Amino acid sequence: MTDPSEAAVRTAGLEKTYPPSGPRPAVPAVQGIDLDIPRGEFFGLLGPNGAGKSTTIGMLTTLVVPTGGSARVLGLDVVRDAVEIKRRIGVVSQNNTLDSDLTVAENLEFRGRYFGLGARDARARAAELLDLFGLADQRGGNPFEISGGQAKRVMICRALMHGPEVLFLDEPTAGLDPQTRTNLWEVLRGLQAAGQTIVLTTHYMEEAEALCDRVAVVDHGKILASGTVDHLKSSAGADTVITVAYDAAVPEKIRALADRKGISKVEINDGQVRVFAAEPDGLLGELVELGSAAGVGVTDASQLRPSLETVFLALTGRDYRD
Ligand SMILES: Nc1ncnc2c1ncn2[C@@H]1O[C@H](COP(=O)(O)OP(=O)(O)OP(=O)(O)O)[C@@H](O)[C@H]1O
Repeated sequence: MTDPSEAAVRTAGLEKTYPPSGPRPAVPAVQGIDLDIPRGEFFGLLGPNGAGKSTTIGMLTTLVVPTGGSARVLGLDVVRDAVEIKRRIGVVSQNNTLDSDLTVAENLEFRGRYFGLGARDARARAAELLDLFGLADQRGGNPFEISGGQAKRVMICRALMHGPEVLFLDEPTAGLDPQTRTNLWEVLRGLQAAGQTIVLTTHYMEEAEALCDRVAVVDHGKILASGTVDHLKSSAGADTVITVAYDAAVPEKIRALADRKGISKVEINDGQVRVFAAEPDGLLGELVELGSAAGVGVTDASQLRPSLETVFLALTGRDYRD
C-alpha cells in the first residue's frame, strides 16, 4: 500500500524523445516537465496541437515509457510499478476505443470483470453508472451507433468501473459540438464534486478555464507557466491585447505608445502592431487614426480581453491558434 497522502501525480524533469524513424529525426516531444498534482484536484494540461500533452498523459498512464526524469502516480513509479498503477487509475483516450462486438452495457461489465468484480456486481455497477450519466436508454445499443458525446460518456463510465483514484482524460471534448461539450463539462464537474481526482489535456482554453483548479500551459514539450487560471492571468496575461494589421509599414508614431502609462508592451512586426495594455479604452480607435494620419489603412484588427489566450500570447509571442 502507498501512503494515501501521496500526491496523485508527481513528476521531475520528465522527458520523452521518440527515436528517429527512417528519414524522420528524433522527436523531443516532452522536455523536462515538473508536475505536482494533489488528490482531489482537477488539473489541466493546456497547449496547442503537438505540444506534448498526449505524450505526457501517455507516460503518466504507463503506456509511453519515459526517456528521462521520473514520474510517480499515487506514489508509484510509472515504469517499475506500471501494473499496480493501471489497477488504480482510469484512462479515457482521444479515440473511441469501445468494443463494437459488445453492447454499451457489456463494454462496462467486461471491464468490471477484468478488474475482478463478480458478474452480478459488474452488472449493477454498470447500470448505476449508465443511469448516472443519462445513458440508461443506450445500454443495449452498439457503441458505434450512438453520438460522439454519448460514446465519450460511455468511455468515462467504463473508466470509472473499478473506482479509479485518478481519472485521466486526453482531449475529452475534441470534435464535439459546443452543446455536447458543455454537457460533458457538467458531467466532469459532478465527478470532481464527488471527490474524483481528474487530470485532463485540452487544447481548448475555455475548457481549461471552465473546469480546472490549476492549469499547466505546455508548448514544445515544456511547461511555460502553471497555476490557477486567475494566477496565470494576473501574472502573465493581465493585459488586453490589441492587434492591428496595416496595408503598409506600421506608422512610426505608434512606437511611442510604449512609454504611455497603462501600456506594458508594443510589438511591431512588418505591417502588424500588437499592444499589451492594462488600460485599453480608446486604443483601438487611436491605432486606426494614427494609421490614417500617416496614410496607412487597416486590413485587420482584434481585441482580446485578459484570458488564457492573452497569457499564451504574452508567454510565446504567438497567437494560440497559429
Ligand atoms: N509515437 C510517436 N512517434 C514519433 N513522434 C510522435 C509520436 N507521438 C507523438 N509524436 C510527436 O511528438 C510531439 C508531441 O505530440 P503529442 O501527441 O504528445 O502532442 P499533443 O500536445 O498531445 O498534441 P495533439 O493534441 O495533437 O495530440 C509531436 O511533434 C508529435 O508529432
